[in-house]
Amino acid sequence: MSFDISVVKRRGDVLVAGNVAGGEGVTVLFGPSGVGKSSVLDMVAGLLRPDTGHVRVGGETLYDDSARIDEPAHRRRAGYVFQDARLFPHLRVAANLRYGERLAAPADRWIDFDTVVAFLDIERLLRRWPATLSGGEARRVAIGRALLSAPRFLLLDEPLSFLDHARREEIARVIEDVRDRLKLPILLVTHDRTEAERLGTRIVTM
Ligand SMILES: Nc1ncnc2c1ncn2[C@@H]1O[C@H](COP(=O)(O)OP(=O)(O)OP(=O)(O)O)[C@@H](O)[C@H]1O
Repeated sequence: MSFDISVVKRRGDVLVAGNVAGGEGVTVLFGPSGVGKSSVLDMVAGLLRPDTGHVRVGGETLYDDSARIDEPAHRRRAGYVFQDARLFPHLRVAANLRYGERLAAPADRWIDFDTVVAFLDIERLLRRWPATLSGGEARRVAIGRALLSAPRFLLLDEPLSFLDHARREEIARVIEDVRDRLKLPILLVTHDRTEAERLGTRIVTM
């Protein structure tokens, strides 16, 4: 499964240009704040329409302005983990996870609830409210919700930001596990070079 992305989008005064060619593992989009990394993830997810370009994942065209293809977000099968987790505050952890599961067509599901809970070691969090979670716990739950939506690939926006050293290490290991055990292709955004070098199978600089 590979990423073949070439998108251009004007955002205010900034011209965002993202070009990514990458296969298995973790493809890191690396660059300074404001260059447009999150905008590229949004364009891959189908949350932001490029001015021009194409987005192909695993040979499937999700967006191509010249061919007039623009798959809606819910059909792209991207598991998007936002920088701020964006858990639903009015749902307990278990219900947040079930929400992800309900997004997936039953035939597409490749991992079940109990496996995700064990994989991420979040059993003890299931009855908690999002507001009571630490940053690292919330990020685990957000990754779990994304995995349960039966994604073909993951989009991770600054997954280690705002965490202390020990929590960064834990989430880095979770990402390595998703890469190595679940073999899910990942497009990961970061402005941190150490993080890029640790997690990236390849690094694309913006
Ligand atoms: N709705 C908007 N209207 C105008 N400009 C915007 C809008 N959203 C983002 N921008 C601008 O587009 C540029 C790219 O933003 P984006 O968040 O994609 O960058 P980034 O590289 O992910 O930065 P960061 O690491 O700080 O999140 C920034 O200069 C930002 O100010």
